[in-house]
This record gives sequence, C-alpha cells and structure tokens, in this order.
Amino acid sequence: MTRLHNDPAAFADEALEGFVAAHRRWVRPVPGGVVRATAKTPGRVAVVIGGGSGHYPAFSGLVGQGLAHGAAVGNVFASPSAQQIRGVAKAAQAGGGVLLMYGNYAGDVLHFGQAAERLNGEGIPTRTFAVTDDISSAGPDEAHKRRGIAGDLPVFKAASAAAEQGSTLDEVARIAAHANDRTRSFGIAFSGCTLPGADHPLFTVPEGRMAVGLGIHGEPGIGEEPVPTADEAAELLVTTLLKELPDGIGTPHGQRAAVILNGLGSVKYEELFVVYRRVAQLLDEAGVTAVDPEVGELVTSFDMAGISLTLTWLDDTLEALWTAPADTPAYRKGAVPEAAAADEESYEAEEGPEAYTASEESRRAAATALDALRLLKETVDTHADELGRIDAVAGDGDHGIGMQRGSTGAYEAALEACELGAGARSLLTAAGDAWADKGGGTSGALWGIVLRALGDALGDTERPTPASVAHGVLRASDGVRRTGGAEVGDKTMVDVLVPFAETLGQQVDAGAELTAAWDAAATAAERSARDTAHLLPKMGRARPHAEKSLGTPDAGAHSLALIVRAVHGALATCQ
Ligand SMILES: Nc1ncnc2c1ncn2[C@@H]1O[C@H](COP(=O)(O)OP(=O)(O)O)[C@@H](O)[C@H]1O
Ligand SMILES: O=C(COP(=O)(O)O)[C@@H](O)CO
Repeated sequence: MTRLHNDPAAFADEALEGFVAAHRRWVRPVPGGVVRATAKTPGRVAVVIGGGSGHYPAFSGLVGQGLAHGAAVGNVFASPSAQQIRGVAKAAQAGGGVLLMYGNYAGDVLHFGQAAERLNGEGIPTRTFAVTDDISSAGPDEAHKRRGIAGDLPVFKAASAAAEQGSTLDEVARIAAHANDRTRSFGIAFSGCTLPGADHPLFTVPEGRMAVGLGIHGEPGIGEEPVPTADEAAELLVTTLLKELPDGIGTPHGQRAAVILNGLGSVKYEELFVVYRRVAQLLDEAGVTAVDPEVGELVTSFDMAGISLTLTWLDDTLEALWTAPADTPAYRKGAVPEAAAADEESYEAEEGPEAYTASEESRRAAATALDALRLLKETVDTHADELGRIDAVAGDGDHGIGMQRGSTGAYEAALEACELGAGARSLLTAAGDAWADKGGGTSGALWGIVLRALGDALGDTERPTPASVAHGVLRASDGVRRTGGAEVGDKTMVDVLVPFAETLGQQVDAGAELTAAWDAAATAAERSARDTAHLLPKMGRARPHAEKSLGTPDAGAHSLALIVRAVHGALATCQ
C-alpha cells in the first residue's frame, strides 16, 4: 500500500522534486528528468536512461559519475514522453553523441525511438538500446521480446563506464549489446504493489502461494507454486538461471558473474541476505565466482513483495566495467575522480506560436475537432476505472490513467490553439503532441500519431470533406501499424482502428454523409473491440500472460471504440 501521497496524479512529479532536493550533490533537474550535477567532459558520449516512476532507484537514482549522465522520468509505470527524453538528452549531451537506454517495454521503445529520431534530426548523434534480461517474459528464441528488469543496472553500468573511459558512441552501443547478451534475470513474488491512490493491489497471489516469473509492473506471473523457504527460493532462482547460459558459455564452472539479488519493495534486507546466503553457496558449488555482488533494492515496484536474481556473465571487458567506480544517489562503488560542479544552465520551455494562420473554414473545422476532443476526454474520464481494470487483467492497469492524462493534455492544448486561431491541422497537431507528452506510455505515443495524421489530412486552409476525414483516419491507422508493428489479430487497438478506417472509407466512397458513415464505422469498431476478447495478445505488456487475457477485450481496443462513438456526437451537432 502506498500510504503517503497528496494528489495521486501528482505523485511522480512530487517524488522527483523531493528526490532532487535531497540529492543536489549528484543531480539537478532539467525539463523531463534529471542530469548529473557535475561538469561535462567535452566530447564524451552521454548515456541517458529512463522509464516510468515507481521503480526507484531506477532510474533517477542511477545518475552520477560512472553511471548515467541523465534520466528521463515518466509517470507511475508509464514511459517518459519523447519530449521529456529529448529534453534530458539535450541537457546531458557533451558533443560525443547520446545512447538512450531503457527496459524493453512498448511505451519506452516508442518514445525513446521517437526522441532518437528527433535528436538525430537536430544534429545530435543518438542511438537507442532496450535491455531484455527477464527470461520469464519470452523464450530464448524470442529473446528480443523480453522485458528489462533488474538487469537494467549491469547493462546501464557497462555502457556508462565505457562512455566514462572515452569510448565512441558505436563502441558504447556495442558494449551495451554485449552486456545485455550476457545478462539474465528471473523473479518471484508473494504479493503485488498498490499504486498511489488505489485501494487494491495490481495483482494478488493466493495465501501460501508465490507467483513465478512475474514483471515489475504487476504483470502477473507465468506460474504459481507454494511459498518456498528462503533456501528453496534461492535454489529456484539459481537453477533456473544456470539452465539458460548465454552463447559461448558451455558450462558455469570456472565462470565469473556479476550477481544482483534484487528486492522489489517489501522484502527487506535481512530476508534478502538469508536468501543470498544460499545463492552464494549454490553459485560456489556450480564453480561460479560472484564478482561484487549486490543485495538490495535496485529496481523496485513500489511495495511489491518479490525478489529477482540477475547474473551477468563476465569476460575481462565486462568485469572491468562492472567493477569501475560509480557515485550516484543510490549506487556507489570505489572512488570516482574529483569533478567540478556543472555551471548553472537555464532551460527555457519551448514556446508555441503566438497566433496561427488558417482559413475561416478550417477554423470552423478546428472548433468541431475541439468539441470532439472534449467529448473524447469526458468519455475517457467516465470510463477510466473500467479501462484500468481491463488493463490489469494481463497488463499493468494504467491504461485508464494514461488515457486520462493524455486526453486532458490534448484537450487543453487544443483549447489554447483554438483561442489563438488555429486551423484543423494546427489544432490537432498541438493536441497530438500534448497527448504524447502528457500521457507517455504506449497509448500516448500511438494517440499522438493518430491526431497528427488526422491533422495532416485536414490541413489549415481547406474545408474538410468526408473523403479527407476518411483519408486522415486511414493515415492514422497506417501510422499506428507502422510505428507499433502490430497487425489485426494481435489484440491491440489496431484490431479496432483498421476496421473503423475501412468501414468509414467504404461508406464515404458509397456516397454516405460523414455522420452516417462515422456511425456505421463506430458500430464496426464496437463489434471489433468486443471480438478482441477471443484473441490471444501478441504485442505489448499482455503478451506474456496471453491465456489470462482470454475472455477480456483489449484495453486499448475498448477505449478506441468508446472514443469513436463519443466523437460521433460532435460530428452530429456540427452538421
Ligand atoms: N505495438 C502495439 N501497436 C498498437 N497498439 C499497441 C501496441 N502495444 C500495445 N498497444 C495498445 O496499447 C494498449 C495499452 O496502452 P497503455 O496502457 O498506454 O500501455 P502500456 O502501459 O502497456 O505502455 C494496449 O491495450 C493495446 O491496445
Ligand atoms: O512501465 C514502464 C514503461 O512501459 P510502458 O509500455 O510505457 O507502460 C516503465 O515503468 C518502465 O520503463
């Protein structure tokens, strides 16, 4: 239970403010997160890490000499937005390029990818790297689909230490990939976490049982077993990891490994030491030398009662990087060289235009779009709890709050743009940017694409027609499929977006008025959303828990169907 909070929606921002106030020696705040408080070394590669809040010390607590140069800090369990990541990277970069590092979650992949595109476009060479250490989240043949959990730390550290030694961006990225290839984690839990403001945990484990192979956002485990003794828990973790050795390591005997026994929130230090006692014995019996083991809380999930074990199989290069000094708020090792404090820099927020140029017809269309966004936001507000509950069946339960943050930000940005005389394109672009920025997460990135694509099709001068609206929806559908990589049948919002776009296009081609065409398309969307209940998820957070989600529709598909039905109201009143 997270007992101490003010407004739950402000939790992540207020926690970051307090964290910065307590750690000024190491970090200073910048738009989107934090960067090191020490002076930059010109020409060095900057490693910028990030992810959702709720995992401290990941990610802000790992910023400092020898580790990350900056961290982008998202909302609770939601990736930071591309705009936040770009803000942190620009403040952290020192002229040698940027490596963006994060755990492999759909929202992080989308937002860090978009940030990298924009940074490269602005002349800052940037690469991305997603950590994939959690062996329970996909089989070895699909290792690229695995989630990032406590293995984030050794992989971030290897890359950061290489950057500290003056390696080039290509070399730092190569080290990150090498460390990740040799890092494996596996976890167990006895209860899920309760998010700030929530009155029940994201998942529960029956009394006397433990969940095996669960995620760090309340994603349910892949199996359930009786609660073990500490020794039995150690045996399960070690034997599971020793069964999946990286390529090139035939036998554990004679190997050296970085070892992390990670507490996820409410398993405390002495319990961890009791487990580690047996972990150390088992590794010793297997002939594995544990190098600088860490026993403690390194990647958490609020008050989740769980632990995970991580092994990074070391070679000479990785061992030197793992044992290199580091000095961050939450992780210190050896002695780092003295460093001067960074000069104070001010970061001006990027201002939007003071006024827009648009035709009167496009301004009228923008007013309709604003009304549609108001109805959209009201629908999301009404259904937020339901969306969260659906998402919690096999995901992380944040779909309702993410959609609320995004749609509220979009409506507010659209209102401001409308007051400044925006046409349809400018208003929808401002709304899309704000949705991605305020919502974060997978849905934030994808809804940003939807609104921007619609705006591009409508323009700022032409009078929108049924054909241009249908074309915009088709572009939105193509954009979401291209960016997210999901297809119909994968149990995502694409299962609704595609039939919605197709039906709208067919109706318009057959000569229907926009409201009638939209009505038919919304009915198709509602049917398709219901049908997702029979599908097994192939993308996103729900994928590892496929069978648990059978019988429940996809959260993003359901919210999209609710939204297109609500938007019909705005079209009907503007006719
Ligand atoms: N690759 C993808 N392409 C399209 N939609 C996706 C993809 N991955 C997930 N989704 C959609 O995003 C929804 C979850 O949104 P959100 O709660 O923001 O995500 P998360 O917390 O998992 O980042 C899912 O229900 C699904 O509809
Ligand atoms: O949950 C996180 C990000 O993933 P989303 O896909 O945006 O939900 C975060 O806590 C880990 O970075």
